[in-house]
Amino acid sequence: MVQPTIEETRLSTEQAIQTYRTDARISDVDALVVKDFSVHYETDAGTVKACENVSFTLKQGERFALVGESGSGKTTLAMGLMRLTRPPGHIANGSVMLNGRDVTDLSDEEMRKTRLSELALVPQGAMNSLNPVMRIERQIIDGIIDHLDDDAPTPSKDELNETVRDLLIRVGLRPGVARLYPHELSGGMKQRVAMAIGISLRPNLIIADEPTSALDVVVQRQIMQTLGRLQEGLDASIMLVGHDMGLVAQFADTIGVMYAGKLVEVGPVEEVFSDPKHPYTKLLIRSLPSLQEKREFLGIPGLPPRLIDLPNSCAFSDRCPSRFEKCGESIPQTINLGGRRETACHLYEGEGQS
Ligand SMILES: Nc1ncnc2c1ncn2[C@@H]1O[C@H](COP(=O)(O)OP(=O)(O)OP(=O)(O)O)[C@@H](O)[C@H]1O
Repeated sequence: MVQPTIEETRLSTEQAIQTYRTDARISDVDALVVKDFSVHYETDAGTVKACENVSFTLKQGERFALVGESGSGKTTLAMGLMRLTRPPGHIANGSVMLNGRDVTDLSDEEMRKTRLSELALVPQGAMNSLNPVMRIERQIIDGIIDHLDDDAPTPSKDELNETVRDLLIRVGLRPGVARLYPHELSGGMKQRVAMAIGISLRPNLIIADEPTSALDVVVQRQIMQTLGRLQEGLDASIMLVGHDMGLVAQFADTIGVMYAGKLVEVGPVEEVFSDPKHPYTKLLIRSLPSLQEKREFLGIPGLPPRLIDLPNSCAFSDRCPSRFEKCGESIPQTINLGGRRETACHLYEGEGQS
């Protein structure tokens, strides 16, 4: 079969906008409240402020997508929220309230239990994290047993086999996959197994970091559909890290745009796509191909700044087509534009509600 090229299957802006999720069941309950959260890397050259004073709220049942160019700090934020930052990285400040508890205050042991039971990660390249010499069923069962409460009764062999079977079906795989080794599976199947392990203890927040990278575009769509079904089945919330704006538009309810370690725009996906505020968001959306205007993929001219010694000005100002004097003079604060719309840009000062 001839595979379509990326350009043939990429969503156009019009297609992306037509396929917004309209049947979302988002509750008023806060699942995750992130406030002034910063993660820094201490290097010989200085402190890399890869995630700086990030704040956002995720409601139960909501799909939040984090987008931005490579190096903007998306993975750093995702790993920081899971408390999986490794040296030379560390959480510099902020709080992460998950189901009413601040995960930055938990002991390492409490955090280990919280992962998987309340919070699941489908990491970048998850499919490559499977153990090559272990059957799939063993890997799923080990994940479950490892995260059981100390005082919980150990499930019987039959119960565990039934759970594995159920998980495989839920991620769209045949139960027989349990007896196979990772090398017997395609990339998409391995990614599904990684998702099965991630959701095995019915978490209420799933963090998925580029869950479809390295997969062909047709499989990408299928994996995203499965992820969406899993999230709905668990009534969980999801934070998706991605950079394909078309895929994000189709999947998410809310979008957060990261630039140089900061969230520069947050809002409902339809509103952000139809009326982007931050000049960087505008350029990201323009980078989607359009059906009407057949044109080349438009990149964003210039390079993101180094995250060491960031100047006391807007980090995007050097590349910004709307730059004015103030942009070179001070760092823009986050402005609430009403509803759930926020942006950090000097252009909107005076329009803010708080
Ligand atoms: N271990 C580390 N030590 C020093 N700097 C790091 C380390 N890990 C990441 N960084 C820096 O932090 C910044 C953010 O990186 P991060 O991987 O979070 O970005 P990203 O938006 O997820 O990128 P991508 O889309 O390519 O995954 C980059 O400037 C990167 O160089």
